Amino acid sequence: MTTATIELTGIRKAFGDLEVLRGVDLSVERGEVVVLMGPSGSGKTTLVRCMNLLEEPDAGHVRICGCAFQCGVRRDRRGRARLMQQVRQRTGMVFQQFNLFPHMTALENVIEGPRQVRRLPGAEAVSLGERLLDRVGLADKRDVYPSRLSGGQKQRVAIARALAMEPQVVLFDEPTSALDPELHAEVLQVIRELAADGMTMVIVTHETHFARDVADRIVFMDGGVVVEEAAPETFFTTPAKERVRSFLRLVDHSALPTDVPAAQVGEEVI
Ligand SMILES: Nc1ncnc2c1ncn2[C@@H]1O[C@H](COP(=O)(O)OP(=O)(O)OP(=O)(O)O)[C@@H](O)[C@H]1O
Repeated sequence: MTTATIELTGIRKAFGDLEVLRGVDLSVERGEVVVLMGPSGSGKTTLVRCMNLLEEPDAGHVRICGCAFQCGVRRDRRGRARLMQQVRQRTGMVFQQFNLFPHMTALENVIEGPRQVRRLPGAEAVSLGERLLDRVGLADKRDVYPSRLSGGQKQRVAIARALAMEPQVVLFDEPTSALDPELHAEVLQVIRELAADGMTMVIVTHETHFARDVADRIVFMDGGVVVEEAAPETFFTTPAKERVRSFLRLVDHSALPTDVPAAQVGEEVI
């Protein structure tokens, strides 16, 4: 019996003629932090969206937080809607572009889900929202509208909103890529704290230093498949594949030790 919180088997997804995911197998254990890296267009966002069925794979099997989904199979609309709702309730998602409701304050944004979906009574929802805003360091912004928040503050509200559904897993799609560099640290710190608390997370990011600190495992994708997976110490110091080395040279020169050799004769280069 597996203990994995997320288990993907043979995931395939195409948009028209473009095959974006070409048979991905990946499992994430409870409490594990997996960082997804890879070149632009390699399918990272699509894979994360397939995990919580925001995108339905064409083929394969998704198991997440106790819900199982055989893709590419016809099913009745009611059963499908029920399954989707269960998956959404058990997984939080944080996007690049915050996706906050502009007409709601920070607190209202955080408690919208618990009130609408979990039917939490008003006072309980408010107290949960206040606790979560405090957790992300924004207790003093509870009545502020998104237009008056910095990008980093908006993203921290978005994280509090994801946590408000008390998810078993949180998926992050490049949570800092829409932020000015000086605002990255405050968002990454909140994610570091969640990792320390044992939250199961999948994080798409190009932030190599952060990945090194926070990841239990780094999964590297290229061309719609997983090319390499390793603990950060191995991934950054002795990446096995030339494709990974090229990527690291590109995104962060300092991430790769200068003594890492180029591809050896006879080495598998895919
Ligand atoms: N809804 C869609 N319709 C058509 N093509 C799409 C759609 N979503 C993604 N794609 C295409 O699929 C490919 C993979 O996109 P995806 O966003 O998953 O890559 P990524 O690895 O996350 O890239 P990046 O690092 O640039 O965000 C890209 O070529 C993209 O244009």
